[in-house]
Amino acid sequence: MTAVPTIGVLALQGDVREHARALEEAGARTVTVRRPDELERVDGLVLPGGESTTMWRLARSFEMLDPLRKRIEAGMPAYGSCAGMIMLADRIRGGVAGQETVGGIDMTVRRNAFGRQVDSFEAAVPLTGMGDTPYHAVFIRAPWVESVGDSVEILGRAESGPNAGRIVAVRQGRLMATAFHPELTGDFRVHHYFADLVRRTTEED
Ligand SMILES: NC(=O)CC[C@H](N)C(=O)O
Repeated sequence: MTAVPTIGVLALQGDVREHARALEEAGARTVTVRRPDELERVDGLVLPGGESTTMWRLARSFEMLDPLRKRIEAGMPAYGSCAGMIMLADRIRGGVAGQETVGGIDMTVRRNAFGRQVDSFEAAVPLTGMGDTPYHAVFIRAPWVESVGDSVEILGRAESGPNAGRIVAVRQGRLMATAFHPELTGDFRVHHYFADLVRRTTEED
């Protein structure tokens, strides 16, 4: 019998409940994470969409930035969606003064990249390792990935829409990120992929 992994959802700000539901659909047990002791107990972590400046400020005042960095350095799987993608980026552009990230993925991410005139839009995104049909992706004031280091695998680029060709899904080892919101569409392939990654990790470690 395969063990059921416990996946935390960082619950400082953002669409926590939607991710928890999607992870449960993908066969994971979920808990919310706000404090370092709660972080210690999870096998993997989702950083949800929301507002990265608020998430960063709250992470700082809850003294979560260093614990998050340490667990990620120690190999905890993590998946960031939209604002969560910004949080996992080693470098950001368009942040507010002093804005820090947790980091972990060797990439440069531009906040609010798609511009005012296309605040929200949908696009088809074929995703490596997640089935043959392109993912119907919802973008909300989304970032995009401007550049990645050699160890980052590009999982998806927007295939249609106003910014076709942009990198919108990546993976580096046990870390992954999407610029879009797979928790909102009822197609939980991304959450299944992440839950499988966490499950395999718990078997390896
Ligand atoms: N939907 C989202 O998560 C938007 C991200 C937001 N624009 C930010 O910079 O944090």
